[in-house]
Amino acid sequence: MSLLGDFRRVVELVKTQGWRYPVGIASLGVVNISDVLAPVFMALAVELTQAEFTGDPVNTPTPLALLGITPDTFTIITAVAVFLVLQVLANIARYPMLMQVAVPSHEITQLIRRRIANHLLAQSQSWYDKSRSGDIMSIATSDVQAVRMMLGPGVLIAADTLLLVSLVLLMLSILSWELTLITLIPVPFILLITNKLSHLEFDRFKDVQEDLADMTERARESYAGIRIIQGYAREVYDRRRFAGFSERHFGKNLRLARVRSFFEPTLDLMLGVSTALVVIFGGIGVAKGTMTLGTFVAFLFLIRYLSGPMIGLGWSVSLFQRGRASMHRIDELCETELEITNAPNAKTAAGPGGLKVQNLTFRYTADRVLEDGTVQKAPKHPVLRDISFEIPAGKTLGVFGPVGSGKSSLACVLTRLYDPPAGTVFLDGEDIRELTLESLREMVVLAPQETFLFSSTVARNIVMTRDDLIERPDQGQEEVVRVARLAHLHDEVEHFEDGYQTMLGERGVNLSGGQRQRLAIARAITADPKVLILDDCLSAVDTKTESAILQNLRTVLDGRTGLVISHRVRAVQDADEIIVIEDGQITQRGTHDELLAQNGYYARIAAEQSQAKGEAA
Ligand SMILES: Nc1ncnc2c1ncn2[C@@H]1O[C@H](COP(=O)(O)OP(=O)(O)OP(=O)(O)O)[C@@H](O)[C@H]1O
Repeated sequence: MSLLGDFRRVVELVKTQGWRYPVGIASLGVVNISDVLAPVFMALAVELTQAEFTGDPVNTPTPLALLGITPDTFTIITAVAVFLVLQVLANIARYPMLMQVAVPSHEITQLIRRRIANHLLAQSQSWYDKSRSGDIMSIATSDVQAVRMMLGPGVLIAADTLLLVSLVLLMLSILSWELTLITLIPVPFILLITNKLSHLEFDRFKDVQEDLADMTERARESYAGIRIIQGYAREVYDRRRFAGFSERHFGKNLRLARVRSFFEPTLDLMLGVSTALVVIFGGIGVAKGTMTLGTFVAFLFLIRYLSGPMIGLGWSVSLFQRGRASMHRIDELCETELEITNAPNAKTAAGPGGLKVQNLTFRYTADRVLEDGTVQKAPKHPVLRDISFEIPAGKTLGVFGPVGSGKSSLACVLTRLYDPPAGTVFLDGEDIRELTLESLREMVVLAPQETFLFSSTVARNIVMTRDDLIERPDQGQEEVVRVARLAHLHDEVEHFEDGYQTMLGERGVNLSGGQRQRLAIARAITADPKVLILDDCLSAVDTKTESAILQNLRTVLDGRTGLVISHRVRAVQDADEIIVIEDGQITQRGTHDELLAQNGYYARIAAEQSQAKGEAA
């Protein structure tokens, strides 16, 4: 977007805050004017007092002195009183000046954060597959902060600069408009330099932010993989690797800092040029008698007042360019198309939960960034081919097949974590793409193979899908114990020091793989869905516990539609129908007994597994 376009965006954001920014900037005006006038009245009071006692005439070039005010006690008291009023006014106005700009800048960033969060919550799985969490994290933190700096201090410094420059120029032009024009000769150069350097600042800051995102991602990777790094004694390699990234980031920051350090001295140099021009032309004026010495000195004195705004100009341009660069990065994130959304006039799923899949062929379109940061290419061929089956409401389908055959992909497609092609998946006769995502995902719940534990208690992690239970902890506790028993997790949780109040996640207890899987089952049961998909979520559980859970799951699945995915025969053998998926295609279907009677993959694996069980016994 162009500079003008970005400026409009900033104005739009500022407008969302109503009168607050104008009030803040007006207060800034009061502060500035009071600050400039207060010393004038102070000087006047001193001179009036001196004149009153010595009888000398007033010779201060102040507006009131110029008005020919005669020194007497009343005027002295008035001058002192005005000085005091201005001081009080300046200090009172400082509060709205800061509050009416700082608070809205925080509120706008809160809006931006919400926009980012809403967008991220609505993004599809395939977008997450190709995105790096370091990028997202640095946009949500560092870039949002840069926008806040633009809308808070940036706006205040820019307004301050503008006001001070206008005030000084006004006073200069009162003294001599000809000399004021001469003072302004370097302005085109200032604009040129500002333009050039501000573009550099924009580009280099964007580069720094992109690099910061990269470094955040690398740091995240290292910490996520710390067990592997320590387990393989790769600390020295990782330290060197990270030092490399850090050095690169330092270099980029240095390049950015150079712009600023070049900016301010250059602007100050331009001010020096203005001063030199005033000395030359003003000096000539004094020599020729067209300008009084007093005016000349006052002029030089006022010009030095511009050095503050020059620094302010450099600073605000820098804050604006950084804010702009960050705004672009935020927009880039939030304007990525949402791949999976509600169709126009989407219906609410409300049937008994009959599922039908018809000639489903599905392929991944995006490469996937794995946990360790490596990129896995999307398979060239579809991972599911021409899949058809039907599960009447209340019945259970077993999905059986080797590792990598496409079973989890099927589970994801049924909940629209990835979108199936239109006309291939139906819930109670409705294409799932025509149902609202909320109602579909309330009705069809997936307990995944690998689950995520939030940094919260065991109880909260289990009831996370049920607002009613979160709000009523007493009822919630009963339900938590009930489902934990069904998932065979209760006895172990009871042995935790804080029971169901034990903290999990990053700063809490790390559950074993089997415990996590059972928590995932408990979480899914609590959601009380009509269709429950269990994606191989007993793979890390020992066979004795598996039998006990499978027994309980019969009760859980009673009256629900079930889809039990596994590569263990025991987990699927009780299903009303079993399909065998190999290399993305259904190769066998039937009941357990029918499949055992066929001489196929199912019977072979069943024999292997029962032999392994016999050996183990
Ligand atoms: N998000 C993804 N992006 C790209 N490819 C993927 C993605 N998820 C899975 N795949 C690939 O799709 C194929 C099928 O994987 P899927 O996880 O569906 O198999 P699975 O039968 O569930 O295996 P497992 O029992 O190991 O979970 C694999 O080749 C896998 O690498």
